[in-house]
Amino acid sequence: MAAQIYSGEKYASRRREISANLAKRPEFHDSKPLPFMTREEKILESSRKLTLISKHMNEIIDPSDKRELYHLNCEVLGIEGNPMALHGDMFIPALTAQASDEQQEKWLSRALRREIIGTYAQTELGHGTNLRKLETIATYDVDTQEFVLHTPQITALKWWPGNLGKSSNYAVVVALMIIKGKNYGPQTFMVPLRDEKTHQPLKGITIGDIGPKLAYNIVDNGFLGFDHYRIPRTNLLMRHTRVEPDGTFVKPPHAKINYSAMVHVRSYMITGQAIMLAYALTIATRYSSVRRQGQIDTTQPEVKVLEYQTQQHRLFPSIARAYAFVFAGAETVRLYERVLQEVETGNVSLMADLHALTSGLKSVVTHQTAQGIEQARMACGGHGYSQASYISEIFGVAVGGCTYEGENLVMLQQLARYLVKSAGLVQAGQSSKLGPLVAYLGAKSDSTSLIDRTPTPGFAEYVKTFQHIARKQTLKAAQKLFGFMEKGDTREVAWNKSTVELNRASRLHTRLYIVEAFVRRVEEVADPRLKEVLTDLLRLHVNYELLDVAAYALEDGFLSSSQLDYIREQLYFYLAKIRPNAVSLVDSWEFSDRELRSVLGRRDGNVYENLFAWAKASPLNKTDVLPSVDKYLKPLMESARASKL
Ligand SMILES: CCCCCCCC/C=C\CCCCCCCCCC(=O)SCCNC(=O)CCNC(=O)[C@H](O)C(C)(C)COP(=O)(O)OP(=O)(O)OC[C@H]1O[C@@H](n2cnc3c(N)ncnc32)[C@H](O)[C@@H]1OP(=O)(O)O
Ligand SMILES: Cc1cc2nc3c(=O)[nH]c(=O)nc-3n(C[C@H](O)[C@H](O)[C@H](O)COP(=O)(O)OP(=O)(O)OC[C@H]3O[C@@H](n4cnc5c(N)ncnc54)[C@H](O)[C@@H]3O)c2cc1C
Repeated sequence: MAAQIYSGEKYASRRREISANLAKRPEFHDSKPLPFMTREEKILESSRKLTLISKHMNEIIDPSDKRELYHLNCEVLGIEGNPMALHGDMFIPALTAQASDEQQEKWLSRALRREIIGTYAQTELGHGTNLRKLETIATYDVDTQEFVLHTPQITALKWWPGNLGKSSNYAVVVALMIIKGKNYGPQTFMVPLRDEKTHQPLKGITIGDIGPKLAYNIVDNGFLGFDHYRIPRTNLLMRHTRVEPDGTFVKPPHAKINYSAMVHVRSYMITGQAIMLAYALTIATRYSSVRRQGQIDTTQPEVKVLEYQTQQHRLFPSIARAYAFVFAGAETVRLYERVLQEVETGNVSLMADLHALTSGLKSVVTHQTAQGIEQARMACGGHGYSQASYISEIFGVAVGGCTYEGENLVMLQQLARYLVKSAGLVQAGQSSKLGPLVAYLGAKSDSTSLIDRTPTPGFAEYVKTFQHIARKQTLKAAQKLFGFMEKGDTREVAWNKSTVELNRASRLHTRLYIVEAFVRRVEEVADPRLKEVLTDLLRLHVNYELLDVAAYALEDGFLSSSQLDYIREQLYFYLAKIRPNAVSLVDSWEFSDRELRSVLGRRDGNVYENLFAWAKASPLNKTDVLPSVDKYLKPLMESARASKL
């Protein structure tokens, strides 16, 4: 099963080898539990381990393999980030996609050797979403052939870039490019920030950390201001866009090619989110198979809480989602790599499809992941609330994905633009022009679903029902938009009056895509034992998801209320059928205890002994009497006693 999850036996077994190798190297392990450390201690500890990784990486992984590096980082550094997180997640991808060969020779090679540390500085105090209104300006000075970077007011300060605050000495900075008074929109520049020897900020740079956050606190998200700071013309990233010495601007082959680092993260983060969801579910499912509370048969001992249908309903549909997401994530990464290669040859035809797909997936997957993690926490009762479970940290890190790389409700609108265009083609009788991801919009719906009438409910009927729902909502939302426009609203006003419905269409389209990706993967499985278990999980998934969106199919009679009952019964059937495999389904992700960092979710299942040992190790228990008691509580009680006398 691990080979299914990790798209092949090769990587699944490499993960095992890497974990086994690390198990023998205590210097790579957390020196104490992360929840017992201050932010400064965590950053120090993470930097220590990062240095070890850089020194010994070649002995443990093939450094050119992204997935091996990712696993090494998960084991050693963990999810709370590290001082070079953005270096790998965005700085290197931005240089790879946007720097010219000559620039790559100069900077990318140094970045890969870790001679310099970089980040991606785009968001500002006043603007994150609306890139066209960024306020940092890069004005071209023809005389000196330099760009002058400047922060004209406080809202123009860069704000949020990860590892900008304290760690990075370079950044890919996004600024509005002005040449001879003309605004050429957001462009990307390679900018030195700190002296390479002293790490002191360079003259003209104001820089620092933005303070603690909900989670992800090992990362020093930062602020950055420029005071008429000069960089050479050749620091504009020039793989696709160019500015000649005389200020002539050479247009890129696609207007949004500069957004590639964002599309890179959106493509990869689907897998990252699936893994975080699987972390939380591993912890909650293992714990639920140890925790006994209450009885189902009063003549029998207390049961494991995992026997309760409510607990199964709380956890198993999310287990199915974690599988669905990791399968969809693998497809997305393949598409991204393909588009990256095609862009190299000047073919930008798939950029819009990739952008639409990743915008929708990013939004739906992060939202459902956060929901699933929070349910996993609650499924652990009181112990879920303790940082010993580590689920609160997993939640805090994962939920950031709802905001970063484009706020979810905004990104759903990007997909909606694509859907509306497609709906326009359907309306104009040009369905043959629809791309493969939206071809179903042009198909004709059956009048009712046959979900309960096929002898062995296959997935085709479910897919047809999801298609019906997504098609109906897309056409309806587009109609609403066109209707407002026909009545005289501008497109922007009409859009704003239709966005709740448009975003619903985007979610339904994306959920259909996820179901289809799951079906595609299960169809490929050759081993009959695996196929059976994955088919059960997929059946659970389609019934759960369909129930969640059934209102759309009930309102036009596509589904009847008796079919709804059928779907519910199927759901309950598969909850019970999956129960014996539940622990194996989470164990199949093969997370080591070191990677999970959860006292509650350890493989040995010795929950109570482990919790007691953890609590005793808490910094507060180092002494029996805290200074706060000596200083305040004892005098308080003493004075209360004295006043009574
Ligand atoms: C297999 C390996 C396993 C390893 C697994 C690895 C797992 C690793 C996991 C995770 C790592 C994650 C760690 C992340 C750490 C945190 C990082 C956080 C970093 C950041 O947040 S950086 C800042 C991100 N900021 C944003 O995302 C801003 C959001 N805003 C925008 O993107 C844009 O402004 C906008 C898209 C919303 C709008 O742009 P605008 O220029 O105004 O364009 P529009 O007018 O709306 O659209 C015009 C037209 O362009 C099309 N378009 C827009 N963007 C793109 C694009 N990128 N590509 C193609 N086309 C695009 C748009 O659709 C319109 O088209 P149309 O006119 O409709 O045809
Ligand atoms: C953990 C984390 C790490 C980050 N790392 C980086 C980084 O490394 N580099 C970097 O540059 N940035 C980074 N960011 C910033 C991040 O990319 C932005 O916060 C994000 O893009 C959202 O933008 P915003 O903060 O401006 O939100 P806003 O756009 O102000 O959103 C506020 C609200 O307004 C709504 N809204 C905004 N515009 C519209 C619209 N057009 N239609 C409808 N509703 C709208 C949103 O839906 C939301 O409800 C990070 C953020 C976080 C949380």
